[in-house]
Amino acid sequence: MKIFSAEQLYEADKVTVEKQQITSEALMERAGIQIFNWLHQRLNGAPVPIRIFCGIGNNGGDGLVVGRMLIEHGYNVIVYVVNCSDKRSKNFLLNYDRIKNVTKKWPILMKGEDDFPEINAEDIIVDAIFGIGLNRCPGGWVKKLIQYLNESSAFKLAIDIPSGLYPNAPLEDTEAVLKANHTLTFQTPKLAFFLPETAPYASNFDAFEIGLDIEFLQTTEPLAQLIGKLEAQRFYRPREKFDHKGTYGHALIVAGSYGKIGAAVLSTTAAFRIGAGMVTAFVPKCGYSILQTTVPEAMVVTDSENDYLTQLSIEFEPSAMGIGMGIGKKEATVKALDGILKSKKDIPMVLDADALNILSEKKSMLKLLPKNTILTPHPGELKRLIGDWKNDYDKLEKTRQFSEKYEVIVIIKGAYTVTVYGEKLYINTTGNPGMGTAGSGDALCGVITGLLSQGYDPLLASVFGVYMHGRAGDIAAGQLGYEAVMTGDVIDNLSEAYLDLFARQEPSTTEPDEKK
Ligand SMILES: NC(=O)C1=CN([C@@H]2O[C@H](COP(=O)(O)OP(=O)(O)OC[C@H]3O[C@@H](n4cnc5c(N)ncnc54)[C@H](OP(=O)(O)O)[C@@H]3O)[C@@H](O)[C@H]2O)[C@@H](O)CC1
Ligand SMILES: [K+]
Repeated sequence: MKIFSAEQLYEADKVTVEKQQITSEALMERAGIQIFNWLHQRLNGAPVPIRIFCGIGNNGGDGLVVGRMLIEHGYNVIVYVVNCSDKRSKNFLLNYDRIKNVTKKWPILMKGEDDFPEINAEDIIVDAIFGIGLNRCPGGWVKKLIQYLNESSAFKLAIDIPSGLYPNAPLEDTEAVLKANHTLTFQTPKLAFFLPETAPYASNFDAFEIGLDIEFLQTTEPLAQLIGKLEAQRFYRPREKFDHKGTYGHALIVAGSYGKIGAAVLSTTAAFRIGAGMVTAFVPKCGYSILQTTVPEAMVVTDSENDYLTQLSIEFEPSAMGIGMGIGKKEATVKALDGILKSKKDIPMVLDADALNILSEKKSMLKLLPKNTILTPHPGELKRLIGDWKNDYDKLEKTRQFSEKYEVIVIIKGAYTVTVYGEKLYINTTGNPGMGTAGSGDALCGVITGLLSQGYDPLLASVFGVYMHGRAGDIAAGQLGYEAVMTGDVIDNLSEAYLDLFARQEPSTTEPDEKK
């Protein structure tokens, strides 16, 4: 799914109205009915007070449409107009008049703190104050209203975007954003829903299609691509009957040091489970028996040193390499990495963990990175690589510049892992808090290396690998609960993640799929 900017959504709106020869108010009606249906399906006529706070733009207009539909169906609705300015949008006014046709209870005009209503915990708050048209930080009594609503334990449903959040710009004041329990957003989720500083305000959401012009949506380059099952299915490369282990390549995992051989075990196993034909682990001598015992399928080549890596010496040409898990930063290991980067220029590779820390400390080595090398930093490692950032958008911009400068793919690990490839951003939708466990990154590196070795191109291996790793984690968490998940469980469930890719979804009898 594509994620568009506010500007692109306004353009889509304009193009749709022209091409479909409909009015913008009809588009608002389409949007409103989806929100109404969502609420109606859940409330089923319950007489609970629904308090709709409408701004004076089209987000407020959406609120008025929903209010009208709810009133027509007998719900207990109280509509407020948050008079943040004396302006009114055309479609706000139109729907303001329409709501008066269905009720004698006129919308209540709010002009200041004295107008804040009492709200009970069992009420429902619908937030239609600001949508994607927010153009400055909410202040004064409107900010106080947002804080007042946040203090209430009533369920808060945001229309399109929680008020106070910009769809694709940094947050200015954390006190001036509605913390929604659920957000119903139009056409595409907004970029802010996926970035660490702003995602908590929209942690649950559904996106509703409102029939915007398909050609525009298909041909417009988005801000980012959201990667879910549909996208992952397209990335998958089916196997042919007469393929053999050679077809799926020979992956090399360069990992481990004394006390950290487990990292090599996890990466090697993950590379196998995702489908590498053969995997060799290159480890310090101390890792030999461990690897041979725990992963008998793997071949093991050892360094001349017992405890850490000093020089790669192998007698075959790997089809892909995963380097860095648990290798430490000893001077000899730094030299070993330097040697690999200088001698293995044509082999697709993933660098993780200590390999990234070494690069951060010896930035001159960055220019040795072969084109399209994949780096998989968590935020701490990223900071060491690219320097600090002011906010999430600055972080993305700096990562983009880094990716372009060194011609590499950067996978920023997090609740929503983001793959950055020059101007392109891919946001993953799988994964869960249970995966915040030791070895998770080792497994991811093994997965991506295993995909590279099977011939997936580096960008596909990155985006598909992140999806599969997260999906396996979701399946593991479904079996074990978040707390009990260990990385071995994630790796074991890579097989289920493959099966799940093409499993038919059981029709839901209750609720549509809840996203994170
Ligand atoms: N194409 C689509 O996707 C569709 C979109 N639709 C809906 O339209 C919504 C966008 O509507 P919108 O453009 O009218 O903007 P919206 O968010 O209502 O607010 C703008 C008003 O707020 C004001 N204002 C801004 N910041 C302020 C502040 N800090 N403090 C005080 N005031 C502030 C600003 O005032 P001004 O700057 O002009 O003084 C302006 O008057 C979108 O989110 C979705 O819900 C659907 O109906 C169907 C199709
Ligand atoms: K809103």
